[in-house]
Amino acid sequence: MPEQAATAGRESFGSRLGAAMAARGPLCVGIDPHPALLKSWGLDDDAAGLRRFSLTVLEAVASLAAAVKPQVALYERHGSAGMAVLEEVLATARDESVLSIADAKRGDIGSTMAAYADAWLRDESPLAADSVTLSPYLGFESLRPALDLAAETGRGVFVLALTSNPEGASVQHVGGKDSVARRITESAAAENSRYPGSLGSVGLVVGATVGSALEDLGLDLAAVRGPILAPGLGAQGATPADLRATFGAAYPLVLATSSRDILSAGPETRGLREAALRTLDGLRGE
Ligand SMILES: O=C(O)c1cc(=O)[nH]c(=O)n1[C@@H]1O[C@H](COP(=O)(O)O)[C@@H](O)[C@H]1O
Repeated sequence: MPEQAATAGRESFGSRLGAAMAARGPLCVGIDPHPALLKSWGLDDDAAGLRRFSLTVLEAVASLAAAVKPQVALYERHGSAGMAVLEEVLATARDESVLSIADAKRGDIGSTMAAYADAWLRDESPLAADSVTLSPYLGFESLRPALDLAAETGRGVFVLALTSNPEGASVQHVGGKDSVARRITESAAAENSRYPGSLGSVGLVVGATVGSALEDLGLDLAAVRGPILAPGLGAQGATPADLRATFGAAYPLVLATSSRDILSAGPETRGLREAALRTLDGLRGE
């Protein structure tokens, strides 16, 4: 019996993602059409190249990944033509029954946040995704419009907690045992109490590259009861073994995400599939 979202009687994002991870394993494939990747695939750095690249990735991995994560900036840099491609990518992911995470890293004062929430999390929006990444550095509570709309529409959010880049620590570690990151993880845990059951719809982003930070800061990610999106595999240097060592008891909540490492195996769908399956094997410890 699927768990229901808090307010609309729909199956929640956490429940849908938990089922996808159980069926397919803990891999999210990032769709990051960088100019250098387009070039190496023999594509032009324009909207047509972007479209071909993105739809090829979907064709290759939609049946084996638990989720795909298009990186919004790489569509935005092509203006309205790029955003039209992103709309098509999100709709195709829906048609292919793979969950989508729009990597938009949005965060703003409440009234503006409501508009961002409408863009990414409302049913009728052309950019509606299953979930969106959010930046909480205007205060976790500023994300309220997105948290509430996600609950209403059976969608989810991933809130940045400990990012994979080295500069993140200069903000996120501040406060030591009462760190900024700890405030974020505790707020996410409180928010997930509206999703009784195994996996909440308020996820966190914690880099696969953060090393001993969880221990150093005394963070208990298992208590958050939400999915943990972990970027940093491959191109940023982390391995599946690093993920297991870093997350420990919280590893079953981890959805590892990899972009360039898998995408550089294109443009043939076969190469992309093999790269994704290799990554999945590593994540499963095989
Ligand atoms: O939210 C993210 O996905 C994210 C957070 C973070 O802390 N670090 C991080 O790398 N990301 C994203 O994850 C992707 C990583 O790409 P690769 O390094 O190519 O695997 C990029 O789209 C980043 O924007």
